[in-house]
Amino acid sequence: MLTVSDVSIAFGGFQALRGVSMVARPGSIVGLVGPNGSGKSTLLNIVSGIYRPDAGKVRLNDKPLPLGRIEAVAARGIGRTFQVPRLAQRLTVLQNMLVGARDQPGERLFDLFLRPGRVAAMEADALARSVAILKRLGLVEKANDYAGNLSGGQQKLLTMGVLLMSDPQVLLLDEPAAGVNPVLIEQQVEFLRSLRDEGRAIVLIEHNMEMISNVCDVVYVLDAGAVIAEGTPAEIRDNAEVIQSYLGQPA
Ligand SMILES: Nc1ncnc2c1ncn2[C@@H]1O[C@H](COP(=O)(O)OP(=O)(O)OP(=O)(O)O)[C@@H](O)[C@H]1O
Repeated sequence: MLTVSDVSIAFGGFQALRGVSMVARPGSIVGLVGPNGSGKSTLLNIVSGIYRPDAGKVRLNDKPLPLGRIEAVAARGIGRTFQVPRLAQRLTVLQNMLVGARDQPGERLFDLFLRPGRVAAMEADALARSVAILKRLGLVEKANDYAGNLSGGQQKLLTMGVLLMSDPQVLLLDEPAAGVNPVLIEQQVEFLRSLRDEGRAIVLIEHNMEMISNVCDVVYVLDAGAVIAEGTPAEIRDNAEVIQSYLGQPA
């Protein structure tokens, strides 16, 4: 279980997060919504190890995460995507997937020279896992296309696939549906549900409220760096404070 406790961070004099707490259980999808600038991406930046908070803790299965150390946090099983897909545009879809495989023994000289059989077996395993994930994403026919030639929506699907190659317990997804056509959003939704059914925890930033309502078990609403509401999508929809602050309408 991912547990964020009382996290605060300021940039210069600007308080971006103030005492934010959040829980993401295995086998659940947690939505993170709120107006632009409310601190959603900053929270993911902290959980994924990019920033060290000024105060507060983040734990995975009761063990504190080494915040501020991206590689160390990733190695604990936390993976993240960004609003703009970060793919190697001039590598193929399959090559991008293989780059995503964590801890490849072929990267270590010792293994390469002294345990070539093990390296070959691990590479065959990474290849098989890549193909299996690409099938789940409906991208297997594109395996040999350059990532840069995929549509924006397909690139977002591929970033999720690359992330899954490192087998994360927690996936942090920053606006996966933005700019994506409805057919591919439906495909994302199916994929997210399958990840949840595997027991992974997903934290999803999204402005698409239909998607949030469709897939989330619980939703947190941030406003000006603080959590102003938490509950099921239906509870959030009916929350007067949320309606006022997030949708800018009188309750
Ligand atoms: N590295 C930084 N330096 C200075 N200010 C920052 C930094 N990162 C975030 N901020 C500020 O913190 C606030 C929260 O930003 P953040 O990107 O977390 O918001 P958001 O809720 O994700 O917004 P959006 O929906 O537009 O992506 C913003 O005012 C932003 O300018």
